[in-house]
Amino acid sequence: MSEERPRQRTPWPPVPTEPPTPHAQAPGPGTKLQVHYDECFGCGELDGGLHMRSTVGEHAHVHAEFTVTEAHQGAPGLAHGGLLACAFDEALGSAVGNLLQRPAVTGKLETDFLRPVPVGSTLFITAKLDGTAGRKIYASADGRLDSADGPIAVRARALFVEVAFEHFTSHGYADAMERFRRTRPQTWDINP
Ligand SMILES: CCCCCCCC(=O)SCCNC(=O)CCNC(=O)[C@H](O)C(C)(C)COP(=O)(O)OP(=O)(O)OC[C@H]1O[C@@H](n2cnc3c(N)ncnc32)[C@H](O)[C@@H]1OP(=O)(O)O
Repeated sequence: MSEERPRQRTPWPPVPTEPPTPHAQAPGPGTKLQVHYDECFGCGELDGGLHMRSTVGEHAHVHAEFTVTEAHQGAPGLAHGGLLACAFDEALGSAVGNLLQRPAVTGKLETDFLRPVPVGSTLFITAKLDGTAGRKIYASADGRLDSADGPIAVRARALFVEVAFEHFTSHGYADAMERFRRTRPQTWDINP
């Protein structure tokens, strides 16, 4: 179960990219990030949700924690892999949305599960932005077991695609999105 095992062999990002420059109004290091939507399975307060909390770190990293409960099992006593992927989607999306202040959705998410993650353990996830190419935003994350310097249990990398506000209002709850937009006006000034 070595974290040195080279599971991710393909180049990353897979295309030439620009450095990801944080938005001028991006929250700075030490900022505890707010729940972006109360009903979000990742960061909201839903029963059985992941209840994740994130903080901006140095060097445009976002640190998030996910504590695995009985509600998150796949095998007895072990976290479900799909929910671990969800935790990474949340942490990576939080990095993209908060640091770049660009509205984007997950287009692709890949995960490497390196160690079992037992019920009762906490994954310390560090997400970072790797590059942008037009509307495409590449990000990756490591999840360490039970402490910020614990062994890496899960790795993930993802492509987010910038979308227009209408993506959310056409396909989701338009009224809830209007309320969300008012909390982040700088995010919606940028049109893809
Ligand atoms: C309240 C606000 C909260 C916001 C955070 C929400 C986070 C989430 O939970 S997102 C939920 C899960 N994700 C989704 O539902 C997204 C569903 N998918 C879609 O809507 C579309 O497929 C979408 C928007 C990703 C891309 O569609 P579209 O806008 O037509 O762009 P499209 O031209 O297909 O793709 C754009 C670029 O990304 C690339 N791309 C898109 N998907 C992929 C993929 N899976 N793999 C590789 N490349 C991809 C395309 O090849 C294209 O590249 P290029 O510009 O070089 O040609």
